[in-house]
Amino acid sequence: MALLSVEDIDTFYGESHILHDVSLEVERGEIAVLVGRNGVGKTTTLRSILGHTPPERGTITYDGSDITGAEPSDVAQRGIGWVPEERRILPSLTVEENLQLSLRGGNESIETAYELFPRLEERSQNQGRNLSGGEQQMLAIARGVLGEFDLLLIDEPTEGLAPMIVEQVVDALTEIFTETTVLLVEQNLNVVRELGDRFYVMDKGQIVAETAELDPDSELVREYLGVSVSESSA
Ligand SMILES: Nc1ncnc2c1ncn2[C@@H]1O[C@H](COP(=O)(O)OP(=O)(O)OP(=O)(O)O)[C@@H](O)[C@H]1O
Repeated sequence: MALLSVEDIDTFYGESHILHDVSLEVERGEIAVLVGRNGVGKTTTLRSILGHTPPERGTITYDGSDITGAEPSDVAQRGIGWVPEERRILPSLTVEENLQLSLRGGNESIETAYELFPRLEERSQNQGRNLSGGEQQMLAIARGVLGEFDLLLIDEPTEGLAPMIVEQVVDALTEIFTETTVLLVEQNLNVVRELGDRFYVMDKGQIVAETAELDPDSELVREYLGVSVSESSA
């Protein structure tokens, strides 16, 4: 049985019908990747699973239990962690304090975070608000790891980062992915091609394809992930 199973969910923001019959599965130990252009519903899919925007129809099953509509705190308690796109680190606390808050009394220690991201150790006494975008992303990912979740939902970890920082983040993700089950949202195909075991392609609130390989020259990528007219003219 899959660790996470999303079946035919429909999710709304008020009157806006965003997700239509979305189904996906994440097997234990696998890296599943959700790809698609801006605004197609990738983050909404993660928010539906996490209980932040519960679906109005359909079922979400985690580790054999129905978690559809569960409170976000309950979802986290069950073992699903979140590294949100907007990072959500605590700006007035230091790096070390941010990390300490993420420990859930398991085997992990702050050293794990520093091994993954040596830069965080150098910045350990700096407040979250004084970190660069790349350092904030490292901290957000490290917080997810220290939570020792069985499933991590990671939203656009390389967005807006300089190429050198992307490389450091990808190196750390590669290491993290050997030990954790992940549902990853990521737009950078060069990054996810190597990392993902299974890819779900989204368009207009629907899953339009599921594939084990994401060939950048394929029709699938051109149609659903290529540069759109609005982006190319921007
Ligand atoms: N809080 C909200 N209230 C109303 N509509 C929203 C809200 N958040 C997102 N939407 C809309 O829902 C749709 C899907 O957004 P979502 O953030 O899930 O897309 P995405 O694929 O993750 O894109 P991005 O890469 O831009 O984050 C978009 O049309 C967006 O404008």
